[in-house]
Amino acid sequence: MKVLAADGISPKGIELLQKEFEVVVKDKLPAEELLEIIPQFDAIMVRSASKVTKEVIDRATNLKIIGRAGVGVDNIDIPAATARGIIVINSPGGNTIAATEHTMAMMLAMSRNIPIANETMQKGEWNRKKYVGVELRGKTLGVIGMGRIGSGVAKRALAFEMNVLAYDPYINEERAQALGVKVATFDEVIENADFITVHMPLTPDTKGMIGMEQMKKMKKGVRLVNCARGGIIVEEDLAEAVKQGIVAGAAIDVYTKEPVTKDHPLVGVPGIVLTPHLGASTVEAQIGVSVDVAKGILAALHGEPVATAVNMAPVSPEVMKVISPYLNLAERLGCTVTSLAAGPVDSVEVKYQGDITEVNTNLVTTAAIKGMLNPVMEGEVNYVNAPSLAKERGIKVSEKKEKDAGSFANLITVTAKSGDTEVAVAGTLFGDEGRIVTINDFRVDVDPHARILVMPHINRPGVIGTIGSIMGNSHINISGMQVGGTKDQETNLMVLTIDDDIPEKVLASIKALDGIFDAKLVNFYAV
Ligand SMILES: NC(=O)c1ccc[n+]([C@@H]2O[C@H](COP(=O)([O-])OP(=O)(O)OC[C@H]3O[C@@H](n4cnc5c(N)ncnc54)[C@H](O)[C@@H]3O)[C@@H](O)[C@H]2O)c1
Ligand SMILES: O=C(O)[C@H](O)COP(=O)(O)O
Repeated sequence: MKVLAADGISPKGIELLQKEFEVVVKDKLPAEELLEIIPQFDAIMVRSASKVTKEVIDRATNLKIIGRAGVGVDNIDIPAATARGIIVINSPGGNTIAATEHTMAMMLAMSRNIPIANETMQKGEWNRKKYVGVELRGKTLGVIGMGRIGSGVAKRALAFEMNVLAYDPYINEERAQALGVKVATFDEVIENADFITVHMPLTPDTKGMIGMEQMKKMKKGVRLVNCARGGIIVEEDLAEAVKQGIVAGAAIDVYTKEPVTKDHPLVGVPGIVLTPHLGASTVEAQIGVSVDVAKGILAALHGEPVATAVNMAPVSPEVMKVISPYLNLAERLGCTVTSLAAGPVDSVEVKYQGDITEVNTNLVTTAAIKGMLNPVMEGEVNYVNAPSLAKERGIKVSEKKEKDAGSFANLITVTAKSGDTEVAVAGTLFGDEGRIVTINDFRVDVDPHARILVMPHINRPGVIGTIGSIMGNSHINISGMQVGGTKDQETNLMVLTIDDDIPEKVLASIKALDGIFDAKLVNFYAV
């Protein structure tokens, strides 16, 4: 498999990927070149410079995962990726400290005129009077967007003895209290703060949230910081407000169009400090995001879920720890029901019993669906597209939970309905090892690997021997065997583990045997 690492990604993550894959590294990647080369790649890693547009995604016939070595995914067309089943991952926390510290640096640089003082001194000037600044202590900082970076900035501002007013429609009072900030409305923040810093993504709601109208409502001498996304503060309005003295100063790291050229409205305005999108540019952050995303790409290319996928329901690290051993088992249960079903599946129920019922099991259910669909679908089914593919095929998916797991510590039962027939396969974890423990009413103990041949048969002497002879004569090695019974003892279920495929002819001859009710092959190599 081949990975494209664009935009000057730190070598640390690239080294991890190179252990398994061919990695093509491009520090600068013009849009036309990206379009031309993208069909070769299974994965791409980008920062904010490369735009992974719908056009790029449409041409990316082999692409399975897009890794954003950073937070903002606004340079990636996520709906287009999702529609193609391409996983999009980011590194939500890898550059938080870098962006938080950059925001503090920008606030201090702006309030103490450091950039201009340095610039003039480098020219041999000594201007102590001209560059008198203002202090942070005792001032009110308005933080709009109290996520990872906003909270980090608030925490540091409190250490500078500032008062913090926070606006975030999704923050609750409890969290605000724990952080030591005062929750306020948007209007309260803009009307009362001496400094305002924004830390939210650029969305239709946040685009242009601060324009001339809002700046006119602010305190005289207010100073603004934007280290989040260009466009949250209207650039032309900000330039004008600073020129007119409505706003005393601004510190900006991000722009509506990057890279910025000399004719940008914010360039050359006295009182405005600019940096070229440096928020995440520390050695530590770049190693962090590169390694995070490389690990995610490795997992995704091995068919495993990635907790930081942005086009899948998020899973917390705590929940991931509990559910990850079940994912593989659930996939194999899904694969088994699909293979044993009498026809196309109309609905599937995933029932959880025991300890696992205490956490969110959505991803485990998705794993079961992935396992069900992969053996029967042409393209790759993964954690992103499995739920929508099931929906497209009209398969109703439901979950059920029961605390009691009988004699097991935990149990997952996947039941598939096909017309008026039903197949139910249950599995459990013994330590980290998955086992199939029932197939319909038959009690078995099957390690779900390689291929299994599942045969309900009459409970009488000779049947097992006959099957053994047919397999032997066909040079098919049996590496495991289980016979499960039911209470009525009239029918048994034979499960043979085999490494090789079974020719159709051999399968047909087994099915035709007297006393064999059915013979179905489950191929776990398909999951
Ligand atoms: N300058 C840089 O190099 C740099 C580096 C890292 C992150 N960023 C950007 O900083 C921003 C914040 O990153 P983060 O990691 O803190 O994200 P986050 O997801 O942890 O936090 C975003 C917060 O914004 C809030 N929010 C959403 N809509 C809002 C609205 N309309 N009004 C107020 N709050 C709203 C959310 O509730 C959330 O708490 C992102 O845009 C990210 O891309 C920039
Ligand atoms: O969203 C982010 O993570 C930042 O804007 C950093 O972008 P960068 O990776 O291009 O520095």
